[in-house]
Amino acid sequence: MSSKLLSVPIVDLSPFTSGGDLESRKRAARELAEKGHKNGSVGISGHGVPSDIHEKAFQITEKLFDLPYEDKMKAPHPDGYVPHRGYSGIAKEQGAAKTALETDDEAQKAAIMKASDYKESYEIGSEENKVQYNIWMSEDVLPGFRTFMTDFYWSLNKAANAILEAIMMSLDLTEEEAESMSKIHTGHDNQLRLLHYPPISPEMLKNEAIGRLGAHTDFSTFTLLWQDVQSGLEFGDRETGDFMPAIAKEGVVYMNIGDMGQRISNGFYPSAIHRVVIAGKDTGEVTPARYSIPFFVAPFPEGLVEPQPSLVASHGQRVYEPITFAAYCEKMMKATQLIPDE
Ligand SMILES: O=C(O)CCC(=O)C(=O)O
Ligand SMILES: [Fe+2]
Repeated sequence: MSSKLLSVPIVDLSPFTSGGDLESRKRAARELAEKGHKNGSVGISGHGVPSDIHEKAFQITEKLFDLPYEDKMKAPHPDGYVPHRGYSGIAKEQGAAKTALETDDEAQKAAIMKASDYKESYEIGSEENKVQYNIWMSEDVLPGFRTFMTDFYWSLNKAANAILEAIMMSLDLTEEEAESMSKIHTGHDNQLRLLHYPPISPEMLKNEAIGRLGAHTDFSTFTLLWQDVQSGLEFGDRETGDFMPAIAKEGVVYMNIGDMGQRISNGFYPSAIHRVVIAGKDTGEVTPARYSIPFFVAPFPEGLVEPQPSLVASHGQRVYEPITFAAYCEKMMKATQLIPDE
């Protein structure tokens, strides 16, 4: 299959994380533009997050999901979308529901909506976000969890700021535009998500309704995707429609542009289509458990997300209308029926 020939390109962004001079930052930004422009997905080396920190994050994540269900339900994700925090049990979500909206093929739509995600998740945000407030596991159930994850959130945000700077330079934004972009990305509206995909046996696969995570794009400006050794993550190639495996690599975090990044860049960076597949469907063997940690980098809810004027000028047209992140999320939530449309 041709997808075997494709791979997700890797970009070294160390000039942005370890004080590189202007020339080296410009070089890295150019490379990011060249490699990220096609599909909105790249692997990033030189991201600046020390390996012992994300290794520890995976250890704690495993510990969390190993807890008895009753304990995990001591920090439950409330019904509805606000706050989007705390623990959600297996098959609570359908990551591809938004994708189903985008197809006219009724059979495909039905197939997407039939499969629930066989995963459990735990959402964390900034401690200072009073709307999307955190829902913590208590200290006696999982000692140290809150402190570690709070620090981890801000380590990831530091890397995210460096990557945002690289994206802005790669788009050749004016100083004023770059400043307004930094301003709406305060760091307090990001989302740290811990994910566990339990093992899947061939017997379970006979039940057609099991999926890991169907093809979708993220709402974010961009997302950093950490995964353990169990791959399964794939990014779509827009030209061929094939999917490319994002193989777990030492020192590399995958980055995908989200819907806000696509809008800000006036479509220069497409919102990356991605999914998580079940290896056992091809091999007939048990698909092992998988853990992943996406970090969604998002703007302030009321911040206006619009194609940057200098890009509109150089592209000769404005592809997207301005919208706030809050309005965009609400529209999507209603469309996918996660919140009722009165
Ligand atoms: O588990 C993964 O690697 C992907 C997760 C993802 O795409 C999401 O949560 O939006
Ligand atoms: Fe995603």
